[in-house]
Amino acid sequence: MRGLEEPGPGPRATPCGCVKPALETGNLLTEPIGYLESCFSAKNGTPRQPSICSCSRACLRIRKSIFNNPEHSLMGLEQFSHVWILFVFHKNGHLSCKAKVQPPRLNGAKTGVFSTRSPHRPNAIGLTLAKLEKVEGGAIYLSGIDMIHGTPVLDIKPYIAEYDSPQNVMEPLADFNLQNNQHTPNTASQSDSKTDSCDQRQLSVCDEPQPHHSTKEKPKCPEDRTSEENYLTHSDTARIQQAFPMHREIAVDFGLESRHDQSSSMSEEQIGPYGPEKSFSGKGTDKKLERVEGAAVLQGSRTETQAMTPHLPAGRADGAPRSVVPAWVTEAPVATLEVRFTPHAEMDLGQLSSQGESDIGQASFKYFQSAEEAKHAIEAVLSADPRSVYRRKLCQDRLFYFTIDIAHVTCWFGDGFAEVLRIKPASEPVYMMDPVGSLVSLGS
Ligand SMILES: C[S@@+](CC[C@H](N)C(=O)[O-])C[C@H]1O[C@@H](n2cnc3c(N)ncnc32)[C@H](O)[C@@H]1O
Repeated sequence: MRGLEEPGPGPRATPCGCVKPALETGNLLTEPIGYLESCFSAKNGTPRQPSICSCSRACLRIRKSIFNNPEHSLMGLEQFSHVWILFVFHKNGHLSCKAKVQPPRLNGAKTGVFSTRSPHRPNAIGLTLAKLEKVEGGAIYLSGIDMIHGTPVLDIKPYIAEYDSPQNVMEPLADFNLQNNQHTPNTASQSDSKTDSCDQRQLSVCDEPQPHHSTKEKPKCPEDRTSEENYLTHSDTARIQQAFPMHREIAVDFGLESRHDQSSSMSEEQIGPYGPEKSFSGKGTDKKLERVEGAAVLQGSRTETQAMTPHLPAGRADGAPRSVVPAWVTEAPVATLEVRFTPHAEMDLGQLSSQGESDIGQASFKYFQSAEEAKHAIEAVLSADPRSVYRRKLCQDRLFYFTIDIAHVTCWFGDGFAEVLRIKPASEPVYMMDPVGSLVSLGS
């Protein structure tokens, strides 16, 4: 009999002659399902998380080499509002072997790679939650993305809040004590409410729906609702039983989530040291993130992250969090910036969009619907301070360039602000083109 430590069936040769390791070894030979066409042409200026720039856009066409009829693979997907995109950080240059990284958002502080969303990780796999704008034939159109043009995409999965967000699981059922029909309050202290145990428990509730329990005494739902609304009744539990195949319905029934309210759970899920400027306290991306005294310990390149009081989500009567994000993420020392445009840059932007309208050979925006939208995207990118730590600390006076759609943006950073100086047509606009044509240069 084969021992567990043996790697299983040996490598097999594919028809093309290359060696294909068996799945059992975990050495998966990936084949991109498509290559992303994105409004961001290079890493510079690409948002560090999808929620930073909600109007950033991309298109993904499923390759015919994956499925003869790519549109078949997308059947049903149009019914979802958001999708997970798994992709390769193909422009990393090499695989990273650093156990600790210095995310820009921590301004030089180090932390373990697996506690971050750093692109520099052992397997160079990225995970982005994007808004699904539309499905058209064998292509999907996305917004709210943080991936560059040409990114090899490995997989698409629907975002299902009831599976994917601890904020949306039916915790009241799990907390209900079978023996005496008493609701057991979640008395988790901060130390025993670590993400693992907390989230694991909650997710298993969702994955494996539990039989409902009769409720002589009405348990309280730990949501931010009136006490009356929080009660589970017999009819509620009956509804839950019926609704379990459709977890969304459960959440909606209990006011946990609605289709148009996914941004909040999304942002909390996506937060990492590279994450958005949102926190459980409700600070949005557009608002200034205040510098927090406690986070100052993170300043300095030698510094490492320290255990700080986790930022607990508000809205639960018993104060117990459904997911925990450390304060060094939510209260990172890098502030959001005010974004200004010089009159010259405003004029450039106007010209860039009007050139397209008058059709004098200059391409107009490919991804943005208007100059206003392009401006909004530029503002979103810059307000999150896209500079590297090195540039932020040592090259403060240097100009910063990035390309978004057909706009090549030049700006500089001052104390607490970014100023756009010039917007010119990009020399190589990011076209949304046939993927076969666009792939040649990617070396696929
Ligand atoms: C911090 S990562 C986060 C990506 C994803 N949301 C995640 O959590 O895995 C986003 C950054 O990766 C970089 N990036 C995006 N696409 C890339 C690619 N194809 N290759 C290398 N780096 C990429 C950009 O600089 C972008 O700001």
